[in-house]
Amino acid sequence: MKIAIACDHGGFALKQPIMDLIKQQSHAVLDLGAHQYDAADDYPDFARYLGQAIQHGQADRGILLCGSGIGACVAANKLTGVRAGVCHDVYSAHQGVEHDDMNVICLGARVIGEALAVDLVTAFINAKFTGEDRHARRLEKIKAMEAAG
Ligand SMILES: O=C(CO)[C@H](O)[C@H](O)[C@H](O)COP(=O)(O)O
Repeated sequence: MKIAIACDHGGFALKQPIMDLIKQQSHAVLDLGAHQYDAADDYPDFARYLGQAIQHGQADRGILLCGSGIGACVAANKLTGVRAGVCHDVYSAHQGVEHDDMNVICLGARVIGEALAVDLVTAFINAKFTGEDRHARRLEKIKAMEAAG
């Protein structure tokens, strides 16, 4: 699987450990920055880079890191085809994929530590959308909402 990752300064501390984890699990990583800590950078920029990578097929899934996970998630969900969720518990990290076909997980590096982040990303990466009829029906309704603007 191709996995894109991006962060602002609030999420910077978690980026390298998560990239190391993804590589250990034999997935390809697309690093969309930030490439250095800069307290003046803005999470919507990184959410856009990552969302566009999903939209253009450069990545199958994405991991967004900011201070709380919230800002990056709000921004990423503005992009058609991006289904992002903040997950700070393991159940949501896999159920979000299994039921909602979540393709971007958002984590808050000011909220959780590295050990939990590793568990969350592992659950996210290994989960698969079940495709069950009721979930597919609900996703179609979301797509209709996107199309309506
Ligand atoms: O946590 C965030 C929003 O949900 C952002 O990603 C930023 O990390 C946060 O707002 C940055 O705050 P700062 O005071 O500018 O460092």
